[in-house]
Amino acid sequence: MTIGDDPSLGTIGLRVEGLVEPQPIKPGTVKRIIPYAMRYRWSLLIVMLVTVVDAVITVSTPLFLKGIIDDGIIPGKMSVVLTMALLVVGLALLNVFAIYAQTLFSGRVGQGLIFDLRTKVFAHVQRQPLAFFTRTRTGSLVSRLNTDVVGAERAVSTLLSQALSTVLTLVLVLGTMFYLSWPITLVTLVLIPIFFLPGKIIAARLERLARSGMQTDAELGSTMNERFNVSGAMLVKLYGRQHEESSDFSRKAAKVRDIAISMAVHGRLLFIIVTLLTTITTAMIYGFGGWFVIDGQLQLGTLVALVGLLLMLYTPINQLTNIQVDIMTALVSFDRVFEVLDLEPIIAEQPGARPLPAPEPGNGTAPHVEFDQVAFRYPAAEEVSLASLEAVPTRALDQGENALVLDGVTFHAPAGKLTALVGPSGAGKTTITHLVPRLYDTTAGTVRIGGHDVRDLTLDSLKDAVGVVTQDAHLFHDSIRANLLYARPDATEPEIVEACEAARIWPTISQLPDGLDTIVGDRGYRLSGGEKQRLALARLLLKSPPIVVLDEATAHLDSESESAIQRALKTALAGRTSLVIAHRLSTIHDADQILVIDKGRIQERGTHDELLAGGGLYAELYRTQFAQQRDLGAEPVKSAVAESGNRALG
Ligand SMILES: Nc1ncnc2c1ncn2[C@@H]1O[C@H](COP(=O)(O)OP(=O)(O)OP(=O)(O)O)[C@@H](O)[C@H]1O
Repeated sequence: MTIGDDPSLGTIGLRVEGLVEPQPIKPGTVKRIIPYAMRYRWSLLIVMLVTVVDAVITVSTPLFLKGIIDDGIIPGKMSVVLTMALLVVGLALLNVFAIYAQTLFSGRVGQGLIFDLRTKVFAHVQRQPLAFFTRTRTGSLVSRLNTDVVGAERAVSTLLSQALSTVLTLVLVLGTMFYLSWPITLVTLVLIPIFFLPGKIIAARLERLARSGMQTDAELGSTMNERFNVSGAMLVKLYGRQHEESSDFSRKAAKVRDIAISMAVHGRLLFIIVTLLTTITTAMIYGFGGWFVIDGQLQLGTLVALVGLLLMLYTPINQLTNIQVDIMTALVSFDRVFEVLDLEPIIAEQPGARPLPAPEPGNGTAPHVEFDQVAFRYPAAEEVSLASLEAVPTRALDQGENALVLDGVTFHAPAGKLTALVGPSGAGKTTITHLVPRLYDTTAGTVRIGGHDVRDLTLDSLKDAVGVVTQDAHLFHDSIRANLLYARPDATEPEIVEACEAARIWPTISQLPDGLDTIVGDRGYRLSGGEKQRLALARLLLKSPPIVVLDEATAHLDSESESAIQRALKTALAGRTSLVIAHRLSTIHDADQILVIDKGRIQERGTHDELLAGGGLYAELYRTQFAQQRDLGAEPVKSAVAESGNRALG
């Protein structure tokens, strides 16, 4: 992992020499930034203008003080003193407006840019195929939308005005000082390194501490994240590791505490040293300049102005040393954002794609699904992902990637009928179902819906036509209602209730104190496995797709859930072309066609009775896998089996 990949560390790693490799900026990055910045050209122009105004006002104030002393106080001219004092106040007020405008407009540019980049990256990432998400580490992706987008914004807004103000202030201050007294200015120039050298040393140490602090903070954060989500918490409990977890946490927390103390001390030290040095240099200038004043070579007001100007040198000098690193860091952030935007999704709508036509009258409402000599291998990393977004290069998995996961798969899933997929683990059943809604594209061969190659259909019509319920049906941490409406935002209350009734989940929901407004909890953990699947079925029924792809839950269910799910399934699948990865006896009995998959190929096909009579792989699987359900869960499956007719079991 590179430090820049960590969400909480961002690109700070760049500043720490020796720890993180400097990342080269791609040629053309600056050119690509221009169109983004140009959208805010007027705001940027105002920011630059007020930056100039601010710098000029800041530098001119000591000159007015000089005027007050030399032309007012010393010659005893009250009017000059008053006029100049009022002018200083006026300029200070003007400066308030300048700073206000600068903050407002640079905020608009900065936040506007963050908005533009963030929404663009989010939309782009959503277009990526499933393969992208199976490879990408979520934290790295989130970091692109958070840290890098914010870092990139700095290149345009803050740094632009900061660079301008730093250079301008330095030129103006040094120019004015030379104009007022070149010998004292020369002495000042000699003193400048004293100003920033100790600061640099402590700042470097502070930066190292900050980096290590962020890393420890990130570790602490991810520990909390992992332990506080339901699966993590369950693992801790089941293995009785609370004590070890707590001591590990307190060890990390202690490190965070020690670093924070050290940082506070160093920060204060820096402040003390700078104040001390400023006082010493000021005293030296006063001593040196005082001698000039007594000698009559310098006016008193000029000396006061020189000291005032000298104090203005510290900040820009300090900024100047950091500005190059800051700009490079910001450019790298832009690069990392562009890197994501440049990744073209491999599954996209073809030019000229057509919506799936409505089925011919008399042909039922559901189209048939066909696989024609389909071969498939999972895409390699470089086709779908960015190395920088993956956790560690997954070579081990990649080795097998060139191997075909499916080969020569040809079948016809008749319209409105149930096709069951059975086979050993890793046979390729899930992969087959993924090809129907185009979560992946075939490597060779064609998948057709209603006779149309899925690649020629619009993605929207394909998503409307195919409904998928996965084994671990995902629910968002929101209300049951919101999760259901995800399928069809305009569904009415009676429609929601109807779908829930059909999915046999309504009795459960109606008994909850908050009913449909019950929050399902993180990933739906507050619901049982069976309830979650039935809720997912209700969501599917609301969408009402003509084709259903279903991966049955394998979890052992009690008799009530089992029969509820069976009845729900019957409703969900009625009249629909269904492709079901069957883990239940009742489903395989009901299937109009069973495909037995092994090693990426269809080994056998037929009805339950035909396959059982054939005495092949299915008969073997049935004896070991499905018949086990009958023996182990005689009670649980009894009702469902009875419903589907106990023909083959008898
Ligand atoms: N995203 C992926 N990238 C690379 N290989 C994968 C990916 N998903 C699955 N595979 C591989 O493809 C093969 C088929 O997997 P698939 O999930 O289709 O099997 P399955 O028959 O559904 O198994 P199970 O019944 O255990 O769910 C397996 O060897 C698996 O390791």
